[in-house]
Amino acid sequence: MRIVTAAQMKQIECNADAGGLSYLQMMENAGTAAYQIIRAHKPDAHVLAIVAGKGNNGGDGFVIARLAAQDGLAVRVVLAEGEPVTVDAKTNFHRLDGLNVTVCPIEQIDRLTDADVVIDALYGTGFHGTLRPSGAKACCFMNESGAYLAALDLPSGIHADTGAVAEGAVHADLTVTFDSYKPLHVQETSKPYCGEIVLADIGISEECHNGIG
Ligand SMILES: NC(=O)C1=CN([C@@H]2O[C@H](COP(=O)(O)OP(=O)(O)OC[C@H]3O[C@@H](n4cnc5c(N)ncnc54)[C@H](OP(=O)(O)O)[C@@H]3O)[C@@H](O)[C@H]2O)[C@@H](O)CC1
Ligand SMILES: [K+]
Repeated sequence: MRIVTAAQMKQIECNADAGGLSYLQMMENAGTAAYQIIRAHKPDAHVLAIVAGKGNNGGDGFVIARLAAQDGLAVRVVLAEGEPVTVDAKTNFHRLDGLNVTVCPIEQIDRLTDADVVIDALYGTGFHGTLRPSGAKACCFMNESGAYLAALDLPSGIHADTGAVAEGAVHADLTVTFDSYKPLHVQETSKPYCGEIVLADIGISEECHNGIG
C-alpha cells in the first residue's frame, strides 16, 4: 500500500508528465475511473449533482459531468467557488458547452434536491486551513442531501497530509482516490470521513514512483 504526501503526488504527476502522460490526460483518466467506480456502486442513479471547486479537483468533477451527460443522466454542476482557475479544469469546464448539463452558482445549491448521487469535487490535495463561507455552505449541502455521497481523491475539508478535519468537512460514503493513498486515508482522525476507499489507476507508470512513497 503506497502512501504519498500531496507534494510527493505532485512530483509523481510531474514525472508522468515528463514521461509523456499529460496533466490533462491524467485528469481525464481520474474522472473516467471515478465515474466508472461510482456507476458500479450506484447503477440505478439518474440524477447526479457535482459540487465543483475552482482547482483540479473540480476539473475531475467536470470530466465526470461530461461522461454522465453523454450517458443520458441528468447532470447538475454547482460552481461552489465560481469558475475554474486552473488550465486543465477550465478546459474540462468548457467541454461541457453544448451538453445537457445544468450549471448553477453556489447561491442556488439548495434547489438541488433531486440528486441520487452527489459528487464532492470541491477540494482535493490542495485544501488547507478552515472552510470559508461558500465552502462550508457547499459541504453542508453535501452532508445533508441524503444522497449517496462520493468524494474525489478525499473528502473536502480534510488536509491530505495531516488528516486534520476542518469543522463542517464532508463525510462521504465512498472516496475514490487517485494513483496512491494519501496520509488522511489511514489516519484515525480522518479515515472515518472517507467511507469506503477505492484506489483508482490513472495511468501513471511504476517508474514515475521510484524513490517516492
Ligand atoms: N495535478 C494533476 O495533474 C492532477 C490532479 N488531480 C486532482 O487535482 C487535485 C489537486 O488539485 P489542485 O492542486 O488544483 O488543488 P484542489 O484540491 O483542487 O484545491 C485547490 C483549490 O482549493 C482552494 N482552497 C484550498 N483551501 C481552501 C479553503 N480552506 N477554503 C477555500 N478554498 C480553498 C484553493 O484556493 P486558494 O487557497 O488558492 O485561494 C484552490 O483554488 C487532486 O486532489 C486530484 O483530485 C487529478 O486530476 C489527477 C491529475
Ligand atoms: K473532494
